[in-house]
This record gives sequence, C-alpha cells and structure tokens, in this order.
Amino acid sequence: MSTSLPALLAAMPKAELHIHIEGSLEPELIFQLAQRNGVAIPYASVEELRKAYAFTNLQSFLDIYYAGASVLLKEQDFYDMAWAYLRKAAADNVIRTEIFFDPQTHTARGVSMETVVNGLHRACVDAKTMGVDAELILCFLRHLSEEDAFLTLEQALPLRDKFIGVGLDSSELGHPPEKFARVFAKCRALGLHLVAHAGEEGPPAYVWAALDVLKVERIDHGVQSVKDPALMQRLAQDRIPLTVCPLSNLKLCVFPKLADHNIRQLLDAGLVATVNSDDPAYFGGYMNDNFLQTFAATGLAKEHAYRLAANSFEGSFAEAGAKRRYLERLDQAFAAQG
Ligand SMILES: Nc1ncnc2[nH]cnc12
Ligand SMILES: [Zn+2]
Repeated sequence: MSTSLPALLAAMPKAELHIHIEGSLEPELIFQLAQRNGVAIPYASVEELRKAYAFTNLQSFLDIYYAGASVLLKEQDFYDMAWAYLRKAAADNVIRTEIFFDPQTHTARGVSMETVVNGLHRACVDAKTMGVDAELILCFLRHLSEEDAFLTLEQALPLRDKFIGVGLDSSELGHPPEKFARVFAKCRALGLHLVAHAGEEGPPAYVWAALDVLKVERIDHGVQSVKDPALMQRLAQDRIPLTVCPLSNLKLCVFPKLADHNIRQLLDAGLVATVNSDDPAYFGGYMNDNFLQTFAATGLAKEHAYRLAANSFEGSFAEAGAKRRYLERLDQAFAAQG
C-alpha cells in the first residue's frame, strides 16, 4: 500500500543531531518552573511570552532564550525539561537524539554542573523505555572567553561518562572558531566527539576554521557554505554532516521564506545534510514539523526523505552496530509504505 508523503515523513525513523535542550523549554513549562522555584519572569502570561518570540536575527533570539533558561534551578527541573522533549521526540519517531546543553548558562547563575548533567542524563537513560537512544553534547558559549570554556570543561570532566562530545554555540558573528582552538584540541585528546555551529549567519571562513582548526566531525547549520564552491566540495568529499534546521533558519531570518531554503541545493551537491529542530519551543516546530513544512514549501520528494533520514543515522555518533540497526528500520519503514 502506498502512503502519502506527509505520513511517510512522520512515520519514518530518524535521528535528531541538533537540538538545544534549553530551546525545548515551552512557555507553559517556563511558567510552571518559575512558580515552583519562585523565580520572577518579566511576562504576565504564557501568551505574552509567546508574543515576544518575534526574532530578526540570532542575537534577538538568544537574548530571550537565555532569559527563559533562568527558571531552571534544580536537578528535577533539568529532568522535566529533557523528559518533555524526549516524549515529543518519541512521538515523532526519533529513535536517536544527540542533545546539546549549555552549562555556562546555568553555572553562571550558581547552578552546579552536577545538577545540570545529572538531571539531563537521568532523562536520557529513562528515554530507553520509549525506544529513544539519547546522548548529551556539552556546548561552550562562544561569546564567553576561552578561559571560561576551559573552566567549564574542568567542571564537567568528573561527569565525563555522561556526555559524548562537545560543541560550540551562541553568538556566531565576531566569535570565530579559532578563539576555541586550544579547548577543542584538549577535548579531542580526551576522545570527545567534536561539533560546532558554523555558517549559520557567519561566513564560509568560519566553516573552514571549524573543520581545519577545531577539527570538528559535523557542522551545525552550515547553510552559508553554498557561497564557497571549494568548501562545498570539501564537505561532500569528506562526508561532513551538516545539521540543518529549516524552521530555525526561517524564524531567525536566514532565509526570507521556507521555499527559499537551500536544503535541496545541499542534497543535490552530495552533502550529508540532515533536518533538525534546533530550538523547537521558540521556532514553532519539533522534528516532524520541520520535515513536513520544509517538504511542503520546497517540493522535496520521497527519495529526499529517505536520504535525509539515512544521513541522520550516518552522521550520528552511534556505534556501527546501532547505525546498521537504525538503517534497517528505515528500510523496513520504506518497504512497508510502498
Ligand atoms: N541557532 C543557534 N545558534 C547558535 N547558538 C544557539 N543556541 C541555541 N540555539 C542556537
Ligand atoms: Zn543550534
């Protein structure tokens, strides 16, 4: 029996490789946690907070995103936030997710690294009961100093078995990857996986630096790479995954319309592009919303759906056996849907 493309997009197993857990904090949970923890927030209602989600660029979003995270104080808060996301991921047939977290956003407010990591990690362990393999990636905030990143790494190392890698996020322009060359070299020596946001708003030079200086295994976003043919060739040749986030790019005005998104160009150039949600509570959609809206707007077809899901498994940091099992499940889903 042949099924509609939207049904196939929703039903196919997939991996999410670019989700900031603090960006999954829905306004309802922000208000609930604010009340539970006695934290004041400068919005009178959930509706008023949602109305403030009108962004013009990355920085206009980050200002609200960091303010929203201020309600997180206790280990249970981090668990509840992650669990709410993981339930949504399971409903979207996400069978593997590699979750970013921003410890400096919390340690700067006096919340301990243990509180953050233990709460998030417990939710990841419990996600197995829903059929979701979940892992954590610690992100350094690039608007802060190299020294602060080193301190953060030192605080996290006693919890080394609870995260699989490190990333680089926050304000991209003016904070090139080179600023974190030494921190990433140390993380590499420790055997951590490496990723970095690059080419979201920033130029192709930042993507080159993420690859050649930081030696990352994946590029988060990377959509500006199309401006540099030599870079496109490098990304294709080395099969460097790009964790693309279409609804995020739309909401942060990287593209004027979803129909203008370059995901098809990336796929046509042979890049290992993937679809991800970035900050779903702020950008109006989780994984399946991203797939459904992007396919509707750009006219991508069934073969692109298969490619994107297969890329997500290839690009994941799962061990080889797990990757094979994920791909088998993808093939079964496509065989069953005709
Ligand atoms: N889209 C994004 N870019 C950079 N840093 C982020 N932190 C959360 N979302 C981000
Ligand atoms: Zn991101």
